[in-house]
Amino acid sequence: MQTNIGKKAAGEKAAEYIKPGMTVGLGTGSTAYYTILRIGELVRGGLDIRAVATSAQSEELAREQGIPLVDFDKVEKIDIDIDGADEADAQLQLIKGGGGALLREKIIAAASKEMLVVIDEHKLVKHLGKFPLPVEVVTFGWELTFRQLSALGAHPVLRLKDNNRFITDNGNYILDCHYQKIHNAPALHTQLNNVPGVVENGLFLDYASRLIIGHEDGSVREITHPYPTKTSF
Ligand SMILES: O=C(CO)[C@H](O)[C@H](O)COP(=O)(O)O
Repeated sequence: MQTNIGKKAAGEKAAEYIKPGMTVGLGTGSTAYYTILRIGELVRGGLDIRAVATSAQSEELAREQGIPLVDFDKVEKIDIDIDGADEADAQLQLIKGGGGALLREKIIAAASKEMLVVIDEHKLVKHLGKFPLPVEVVTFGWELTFRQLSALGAHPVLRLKDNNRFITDNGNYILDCHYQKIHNAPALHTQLNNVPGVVENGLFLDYASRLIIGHEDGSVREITHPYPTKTSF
């Protein structure tokens, strides 16, 4: 049986990289949840940081935890962004957006000096693509965007929540694209973002600098990427 031990171990470990005075990006999801709880403990213990949230959900949690929040538009750079992923490979390429927050997550990752990714061991894969790739699309003309993605072999499915269309924090829809195996992630990334109506897709290529993998026994393993190019060093 899968437990949350790996997620908790990875999420909490990541908080060790936060230093006083930092501006921190708070990720979204059930693994980043543990990072936010740990940061809350550290803040209540006197750690002086400020944070920017990648979703309304994480913002609410951070507020509950007493973590000082700052508006993204008031921030010049983020020192460290800590976020989860739906899949990661050993080169630290990611699929994100299972929680529907991929657009803000990517904007904040791109504004960060470092992106730490927290996952449990089940999300480390040889090839990206088994997890359906989330693609955020504008609601206007979304059926046409859907058809164009279908024609490109994406096998899109409109994401629903409680039988209604899932709406992102940005007022958009998500089309989950079923590839099974992604062969050329950079080419796919460009192809998807070139479709009119697509706002962003969940491939995070060369963003992550450190992958923190939590195991069922509570241990963690880390893999680093020496030169991620998409974060703003
Ligand atoms: O990209 C995300 C949200 O948009 C999450 O980071 C991703 O879905 C992983 O979530 P979890 O830790 O709950 O499995």
